[in-house]
Amino acid sequence: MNAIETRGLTRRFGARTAVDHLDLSIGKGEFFALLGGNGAGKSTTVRMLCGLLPPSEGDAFLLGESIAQNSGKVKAKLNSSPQETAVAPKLSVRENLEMMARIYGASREEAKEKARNMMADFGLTEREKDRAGKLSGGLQRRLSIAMALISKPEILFLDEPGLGVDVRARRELWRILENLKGKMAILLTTHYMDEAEALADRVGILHEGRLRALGTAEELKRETGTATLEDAFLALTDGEVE
Ligand SMILES: Nc1ncnc2c1ncn2[C@@H]1O[C@H](COP(=O)(O)OP(=O)(O)OP(=O)(O)O)[C@@H](O)[C@H]1O
Repeated sequence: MNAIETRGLTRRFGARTAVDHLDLSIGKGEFFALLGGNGAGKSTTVRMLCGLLPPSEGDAFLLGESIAQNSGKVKAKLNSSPQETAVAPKLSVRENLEMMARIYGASREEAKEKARNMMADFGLTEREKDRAGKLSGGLQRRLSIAMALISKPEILFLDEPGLGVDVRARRELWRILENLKGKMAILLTTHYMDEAEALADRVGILHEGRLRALGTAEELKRETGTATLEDAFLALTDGEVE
């Protein structure tokens, strides 16, 4: 069984089709990057998969469960680090993590333990008492990912993790994400080609709501006769490279 399987997944907003009959399979333990320019339909896809937005047509199966039929059943098995910051700014780093653990059913003691472990894994221990809102963008993102992982999801959605994060913090984030490889299915959306190339097992290129290409970064470069994923992306979404 795949972790994620979409079948003709479609979402319209009035006359605009944001996601257009998307067919995609993502394996358990696969790190998949969905690439696309502004308005390509990446966030709409993730929002449907997370159960935040109903599809207009088609369906998707998460660990075999249909999102159209019953998005509730599988929700405990997925988590996300969304584009908009997901941390509670006035709570401390530790409180944010404990809160998330409690939401997912941990006892007070278990929540403390889980928060402690996460802070150690994510290099946040020194900042445990700081309000989350005071952290740098990179550290807030790291906290948001730690919060998503505290429920031990089988599917993790990462919407633009590199956005607004400086180069050094982004590399640090990559190191953390690399450590997650193989442990769960990860669907990453990004504008950054280097991020996709460094982390993803496979890449899907979305353009105007449609899947234009699918494969490893190497395959896409070979297919387009280009040297970089960025050039491959331009060729696949524009037709031509300058
Ligand atoms: N709630 C909404 N109401 C109307 N149109 C929407 C809504 N959400 C998204 N859209 C439209 O759907 C299309 C796809 O948007 P989406 O946010 O999924 O793209 P994206 O690939 O995530 O873009 P970005 O990289 O800029 O975040 C866009 O044309 C957008 O304007």
